[in-house]
Amino acid sequence: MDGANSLAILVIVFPLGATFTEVKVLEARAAIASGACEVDMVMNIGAFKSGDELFIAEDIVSVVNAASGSLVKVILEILILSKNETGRACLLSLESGAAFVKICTGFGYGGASVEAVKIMRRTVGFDIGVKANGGVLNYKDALAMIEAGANRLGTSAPVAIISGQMGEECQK
Ligand SMILES: O=C[C@H](O)COP(=O)(O)O
Repeated sequence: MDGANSLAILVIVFPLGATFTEVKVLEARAAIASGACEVDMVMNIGAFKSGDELFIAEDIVSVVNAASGSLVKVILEILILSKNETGRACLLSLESGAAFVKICTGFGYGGASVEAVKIMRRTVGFDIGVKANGGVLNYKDALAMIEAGANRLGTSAPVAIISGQMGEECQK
């Protein structure tokens, strides 16, 4: 890493989030030592689905502490959560010091929806960020996510989004 303006985001325990907290802490420390400004972690879905919210909270808090002030995003894998579970996962992330909740890993469970983003934003208020990712592939999708409450997008189609925006501007 070089350059004061560089932004490095490292994803840890990807894509399942199912390992020991100690391993996540080591990965988070290594990410920060390597120059990461942000650390994305995957929520332990199995523990969450088993109702072990204490474990989830301690897992996130441990990574947040290991990140030493750098932003931590919690990837929720929203497509396999019910609406209630989505709300609970967002609340746990908020209360555990996460800086963002994020829709998904992008591995196999679909992606962002307006409904999910609305639930996420409604739950966390404006205390932390909401990142919409997965299937945000054009300007219309991007706008819908922002209108639903996302303040960051993850996409593999930035050029299509910008081109779409430029097209809209030209028509005005
Ligand atoms: O955060 C990045 C996204 O998961 C990429 O997903 P996408 O290929 O559907 O744009």
